[in-house]
Amino acid sequence: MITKVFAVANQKGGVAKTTTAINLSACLTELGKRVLLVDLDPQGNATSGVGIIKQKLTRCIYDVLINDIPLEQVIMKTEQKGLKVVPARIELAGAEIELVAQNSREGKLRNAIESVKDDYDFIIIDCPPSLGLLTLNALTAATDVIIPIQCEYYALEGLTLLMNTLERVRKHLNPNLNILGALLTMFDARTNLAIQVVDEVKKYFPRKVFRTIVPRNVRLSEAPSHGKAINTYDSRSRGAEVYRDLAKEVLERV
Ligand SMILES: Nc1ncnc2c1ncn2[C@@H]1O[C@H](COP(=O)(O)OP(=O)(O)OP(=O)(O)O)[C@@H](O)[C@H]1O
Repeated sequence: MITKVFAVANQKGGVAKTTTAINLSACLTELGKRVLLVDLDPQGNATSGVGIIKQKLTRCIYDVLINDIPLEQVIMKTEQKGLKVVPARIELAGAEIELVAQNSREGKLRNAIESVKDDYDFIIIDCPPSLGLLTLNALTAATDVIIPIQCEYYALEGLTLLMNTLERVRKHLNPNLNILGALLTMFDARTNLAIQVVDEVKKYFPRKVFRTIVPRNVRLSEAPSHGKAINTYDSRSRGAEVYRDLAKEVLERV
């Protein structure tokens, strides 16, 4: 199988990029896949969310992008069998500016990934909530994009900007970049609004919306503070079931 590299991207904040990156990664490992989760968000929530203590880190993805440290030297094991992680810490915020002065600044992550790619079936990149150079690095390295969309007011806001960015990336940096799908998140079946948003998003992305819709589930919001993905934190929760469904749907699509 050729390694698939997914960028989980949406410049809108709090739409469940990190929740999706962690739990999709973990559920793919349950299906026997080898997964590398790359935290590209300076908040480092994907890092702490899989149980890595950020204060103890000596290196992170920042050193790969800025100091040319080989990626394999930054990869860490997690408690989840089959899941490894490239951690991020707050200093990564500086990379957004420091990268500006570098040669082939959008291709840094792609080049870094090249040497480890064959060790994994999936590399899943958690993007920050912006369309700056970090996200451009993820989109340049990716084979596919997954776009989480929160079932809330203004769900579609900013999507045109995101689509324009994807178009520019295809034109100049990564011609084969594919949209794997849009993922509806934090769905609350009791509200008409959520139902309306689902319809609108389906119109906006014909045939691209994942069948799996992630409901609001309190276990999903608790899991990161325990440093665990949902399938280890509460394997029988609705959240675990849904991200397992998503993992299967992703396998159908690739
Ligand atoms: N299905 C869900 N049910 C309940 N809470 C959720 C769900 N998905 C995500 N959350 C919570 O919503 C918040 C935002 O989620 P998350 O951090 O995954 O979004 P994000 O897009 O990565 O955010 P940012 O833009 O800041 O990087 C978190 O507190 C998370 O625990």
